[in-house]
Amino acid sequence: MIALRAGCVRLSGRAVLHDIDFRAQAGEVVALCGPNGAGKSTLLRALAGLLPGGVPPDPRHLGFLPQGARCAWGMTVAEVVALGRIPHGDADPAPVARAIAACGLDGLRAARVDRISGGQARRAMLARVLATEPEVMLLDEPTADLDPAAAHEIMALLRELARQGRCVLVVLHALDLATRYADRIVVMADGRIVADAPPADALPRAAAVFGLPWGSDPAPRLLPPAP
Ligand SMILES: Nc1ncnc2c1ncn2[C@@H]1O[C@H](COP(=O)(O)OP(=O)(O)OP(=O)(O)O)[C@@H](O)[C@H]1O
Repeated sequence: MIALRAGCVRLSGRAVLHDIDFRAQAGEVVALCGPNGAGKSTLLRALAGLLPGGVPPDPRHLGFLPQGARCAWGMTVAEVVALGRIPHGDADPAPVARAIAACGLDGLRAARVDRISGGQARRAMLARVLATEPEVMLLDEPTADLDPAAAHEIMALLRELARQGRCVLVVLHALDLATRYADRIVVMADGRIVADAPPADALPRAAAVFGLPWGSDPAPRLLPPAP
């Protein structure tokens, strides 16, 4: 559904992505993990056609949640989520209501987005993307700011959207969430993909990239039970 072949990116004269081969299919949740500065957001922006020289795909088909997306205007949650219908040129209330409900925002429809909590605001920005109902979703840290229960709810929602046939690419720092909900973990380091495999195979590589111990380390026991 979305692919990049031999992708190289230079920003401000500096090579940021090297020789990236990536593809994702309908029905998949793919987690993009790696250290700060590894190139995850740049890869998402490249796929979204947002880098210089890029061609953004039709926004009805591709939804993009930028890292740290916020809305500082005094709009209500419902109004912000309804912005997700702009690519379709309609104000269809049904997908907006579905997105609000799916993100657990029913009780906050009339609240101003600049007067809700950071986690609630993050869910509102995600709901805006969901309201478009795009086939492909590129989500940069949608669970940042969320408490653990909310993060699991959002990941379960993304899993369900993939089951319905969407393609979800999600940048995550939480390896436990990636392990539990992703079909594949793509591990990036220094602008390259260093692993692209199911979680069980990708995790040792991710641990190595982060310089974390693996095997005897207790971290795997902290993972939630498999679904
Ligand atoms: N506009 C830019 N000009 C020059 N270098 C940039 C630019 N944007 C990002 N970079 C560099 O590209 C590299 C990758 O950045 P990117 O934001 O993609 O990393 P990331 O993996 O998403 O990191 P994080 O986990 O901190 O969000 C970093 O070294 C960053 O400094």
